[in-house]
Amino acid sequence: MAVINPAKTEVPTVEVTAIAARDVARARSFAKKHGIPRVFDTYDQLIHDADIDAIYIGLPNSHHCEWTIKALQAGKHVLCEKPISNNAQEAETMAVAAEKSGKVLMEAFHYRYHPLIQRVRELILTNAMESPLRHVHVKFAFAVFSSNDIRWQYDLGGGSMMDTGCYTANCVRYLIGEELDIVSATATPLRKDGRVDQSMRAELQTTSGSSVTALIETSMWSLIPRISIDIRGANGQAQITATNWLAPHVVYNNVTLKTASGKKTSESFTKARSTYGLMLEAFADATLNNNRAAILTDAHDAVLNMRLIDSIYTSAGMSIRESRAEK
Ligand SMILES: NC(=O)C1=CN([C@@H]2O[C@H](COP(=O)(O)OP(=O)(O)OC[C@H]3O[C@@H](n4cnc5c(N)ncnc54)[C@H](OP(=O)(O)O)[C@@H]3O)[C@@H](O)[C@H]2O)C=CC1
Ligand SMILES: O=C1OC[C@@H](O)[C@H](O)[C@H]1O
Repeated sequence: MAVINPAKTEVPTVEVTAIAARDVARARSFAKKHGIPRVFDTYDQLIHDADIDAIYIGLPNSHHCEWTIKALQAGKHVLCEKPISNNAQEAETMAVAAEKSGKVLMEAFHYRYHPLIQRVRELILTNAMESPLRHVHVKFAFAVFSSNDIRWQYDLGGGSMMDTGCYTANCVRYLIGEELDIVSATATPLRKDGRVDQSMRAELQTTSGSSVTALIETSMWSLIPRISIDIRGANGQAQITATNWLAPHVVYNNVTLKTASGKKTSESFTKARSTYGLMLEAFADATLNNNRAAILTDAHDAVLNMRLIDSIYTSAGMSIRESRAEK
């Protein structure tokens, strides 16, 4: 739905013309419900169809690498769901495939395309706190109740650092504008499968050794949803906060600023469009008009994000998600 809804209502240059699923009957009924004209029996048929320009990969994380590469090799642009792959090595292979194909590969970190996060970044870059940036704390926690959900399956690339945590990693990297090293990482593994993290907490520092630090907290077993950004300046009272940076078009979209001199302001983003519509518009601009600058979440950024995720798992004493070919 990350593509179907905005294509219908917000991005007229994009048309969802076909889908494929392992169970073709289910695909037919889905297509009927959403007004999608064509249904293919296999993913392979879909990516080789001559009338299709771009493929959206909404498969489990473990399948992103294989199908992204196949789609790129079939000459299609790809919008791939987050996290882009099971691990950094896969992401690197995907980035090389994108480069070779000359096609667009974009990771679906929709939040980055919204004016709320752009504003938070602008406040940092323009020193709106009137105090140097010192610490960025990003949270994304909610609850996944079904034990059958792909998010709980190691073999499908599950785990909280993968699902919700990939956003927090992406967000701190974006806001700080530098790559990060791990200071410490602590996971709560599932009792049923110790390879899968129910939650993760990671303290980070910049690779450049600057005085900026970060904390990310993520969970798939938090009965109270938490989505927040809390940024501190070197001066004790300098602060920027944002609630619901992930999907500000849905609910709660305030950004508050407290300067070092104590001045408080607040902005809300109630009139802004959906993160998904804005992301799809950028994808369309990059593919149809060859405006590659529209892409804020390219394959290179995806590799860096997966490297951070892998390092967090390793530092927490957990194994990284294996590539499917290794299984
Ligand atoms: N941007 C966003 O807001 C969101 C992004 N996501 C991302 O999208 C991806 C899919 O998540 P989600 O839609 O929740 O997952 P679902 O389990 O709902 O759907 C995954 C689909 O993948 C297909 N599939 C292929 N092989 C397998 C397999 N071995 N096991 C299970 N499913 C398989 C199935 O389609 P079929 O059987 O029809 O072929 C299934 O419908 C993930 O990467 C996730 O992180 C998820 C939700 C929101
Ligand atoms: O936006 C999201 O919120 C909930 C997650 O489980 C999902 O995968 C993600 O993309």
